[in-house]
Amino acid sequence: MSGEPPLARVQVDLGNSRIKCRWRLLEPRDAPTSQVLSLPADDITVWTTTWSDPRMPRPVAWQIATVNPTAAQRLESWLRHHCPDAQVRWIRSCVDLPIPHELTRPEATGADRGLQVLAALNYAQGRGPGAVVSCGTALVVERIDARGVWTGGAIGPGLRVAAEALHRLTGQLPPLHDFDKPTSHPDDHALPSSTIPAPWGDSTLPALQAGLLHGTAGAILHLIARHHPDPSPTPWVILTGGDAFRLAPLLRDPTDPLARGLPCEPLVLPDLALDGLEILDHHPSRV
Ligand SMILES: Nc1ncnc2c1ncn2[C@@H]1O[C@H](COP(=O)(O)OP(=O)(O)O)[C@@H](O)[C@H]1O
Ligand SMILES: CC(C)(COP(=O)(O)O)[C@@H](O)C(=O)NCCC(=O)O
Repeated sequence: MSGEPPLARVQVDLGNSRIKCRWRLLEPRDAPTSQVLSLPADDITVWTTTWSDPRMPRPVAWQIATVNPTAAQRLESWLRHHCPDAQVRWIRSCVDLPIPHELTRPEATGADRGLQVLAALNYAQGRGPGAVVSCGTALVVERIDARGVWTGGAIGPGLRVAAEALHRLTGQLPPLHDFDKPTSHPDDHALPSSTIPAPWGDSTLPALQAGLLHGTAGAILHLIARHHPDPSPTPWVILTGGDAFRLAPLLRDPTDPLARGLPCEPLVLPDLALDGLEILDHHPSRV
């Protein structure tokens, strides 16, 4: 056996909080994709250390979606030094993504949004209506109409952003660290229905938790209901992003007879933008 690392095609989703990556080895051809590596987006040293590990594969091609120009610049410079021979394809907006849409400015729309819609439509076999809920740094609810066309979305604050803004921009609200832990696996952070916090608190911290979690879940439900006022056919709903597993149980709470949740079971696919990159990598236009 040679000591050379195996060759791989690598996909990277460079968000505002985290940089997520996954690869597929060239050999064997039917090798499954790797686990997702999720690293801080604002600290290139963690990335550098991770990729200097001799157990990592040797990338021959990179597909990189970015909505974070500062981190992208650091990654670009790292790639120039460490992988000068690899092919690199940057996806910086929704221009040229193979998705039916009615966006007026695809060139200014986040690449991660388009890739998530691409992957969701792939799961839904091109059928609408549907909703993609990206629970990342921002909360983004995308609208797919009955024809399977992406007509746009709604952008609001994600859980950690909202918690941090409340702490930083007020005199007395404390920091809330509930949303700082990695959330890429259901076992780590899924809230069983029995532990969903009450929608009000009798002191500051539980009141903040109530407002952030239930308020965000309420925003998601409201937006999906407004995007799809016609109850038939029922829209499919896919949740993705770092807080997807946290928010999913609040959208259908069987213990609360008053909660008017989603009309369907939401599907949680935490790494939908990477799934979109994988689809794109098999598309005829690939590098
Ligand atoms: N280790 C972590 N660092 C930052 N955010 C985290 C972490 N773990 C969970 N989160 C939550 O996930 C959200 C970021 O989700 P993610 O999908 O990774 O974001 P992005 O694609 O915007 O980088 C944060 O807003 C936060 O609420
Ligand atoms: C909306 C976003 C901030 C979401 O980013 P994320 O939370 O995934 O890091 C990002 O897609 C973005 O900066 N978009 C550009 C503007 C737009 O999509 O309309």
